[in-house]
Amino acid sequence: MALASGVRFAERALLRPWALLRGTTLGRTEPAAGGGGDGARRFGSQRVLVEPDAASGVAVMKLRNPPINALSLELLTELVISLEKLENDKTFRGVILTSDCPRVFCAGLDLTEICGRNPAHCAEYWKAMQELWLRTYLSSLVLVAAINGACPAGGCIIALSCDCRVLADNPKYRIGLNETLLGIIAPFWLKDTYVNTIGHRASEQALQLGSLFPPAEALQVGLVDQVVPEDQVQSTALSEMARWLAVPEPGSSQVGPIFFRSRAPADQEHDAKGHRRPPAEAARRRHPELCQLRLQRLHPEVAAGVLGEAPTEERLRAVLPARVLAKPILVGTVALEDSSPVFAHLKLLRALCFAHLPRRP
Ligand SMILES: CCCCCCCCCCC/C=C/C(=O)SCCNC(=O)CCNC(=O)[C@H](O)C(C)(C)COP(=O)(O)OP(=O)(O)OC[C@H]1O[C@@H](n2cnc3c(N)ncnc32)[C@H](O)[C@@H]1OP(=O)(O)O
Repeated sequence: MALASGVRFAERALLRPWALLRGTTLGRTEPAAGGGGDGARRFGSQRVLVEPDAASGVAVMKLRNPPINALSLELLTELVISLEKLENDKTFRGVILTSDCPRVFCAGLDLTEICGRNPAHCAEYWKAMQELWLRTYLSSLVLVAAINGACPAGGCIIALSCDCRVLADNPKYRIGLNETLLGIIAPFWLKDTYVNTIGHRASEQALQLGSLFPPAEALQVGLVDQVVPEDQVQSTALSEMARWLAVPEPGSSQVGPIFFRSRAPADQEHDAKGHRRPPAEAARRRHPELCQLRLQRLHPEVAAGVLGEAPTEERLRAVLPARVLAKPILVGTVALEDSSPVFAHLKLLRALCFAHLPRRP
């Protein structure tokens, strides 16, 4: 019964993705504070405020999901929509990501979206998280993170997917991937991003220990590019942005994310007939490893929370054929490959099963 209702939820969500945006108003436009000139109109949604400046081609995007900007399904979805909107508008070349909530840039995954929720909801949530990752990490826009508050776990993931990070000099504003301490194992693409940013040994230590770095240490290890007084974060981010945007074409577009962050040739943007591929498909081709996100282990309590009760081997074997259990699970495929909520559901279940069953030879 729980399975059936989970599937129905996902089915509804797939048919009407906007139904996920409970209480959200998208595309609202209003004059920017203190602005009014050309392009000085802000738009956005309930949880993402966008202040565009057409003259400079830069938009400031503020997360506002008080009190701590936890990445709820709604916030993730609204972020993806806002970024997509700016990417499709050729006026804009850069986005500054920052927080509208005092003292917190982003608290990471909204844990209430994972624990105690049904598998269909978790699959939908994870899909939204990956969409945000793809949208930011492979964006054609220059992204600068103006980190004006605490930045743990998922917050750090957002910051890592930007081209440049400016952190406010406040010892309470720590940044890092601390999810190991919660029993969540970072997928390998996230580990790789950490390695790309702070190097192998530092990542190994920081990931295993779940380290959160105060500003001076974050700067020293290379996790952020600048540490500045709190009231200078925004202006420094704008100066950094100007530096990045000053690089002339074609260099700026060629030596960008596609060059550094993808393994497949950039021409996979177009199909054999020269038609532009939908962004998600192009990203999958450029970055196939994202489709193979593998949840090797999941903390028993997280899994139990997701399933609603401890998934005993007996119970799992009753639900799933043995050959399914023998294989590693590709949770990422849930999000990116399948449109069928039934498959999504089963694959997520398999992922959780795999976490609890001994490996077969
Ligand atoms: C489908 C299966 C998915 C499996 C996923 C596997 C994928 C692995 C890769 C994913 C990697 C990312 C992982 C994460 O992001 S996990 C989240 C980690 N986040 C944290 O550890 C941050 C925890 N929070 C804090 O440190 C502080 O709250 C913070 C510094 C952010 C703010 O401190 P402050 O003192 O200002 O505020 P409070 O601590 O009092 O918090 C206010 C209320 O907010 C609640 N809270 C805090 N964090 C979260 C959160 N992440 N999700 C939900 N709710 C959160 C906190 O409990 C307070 O609530 P109450 O007011 O009700 O008490």
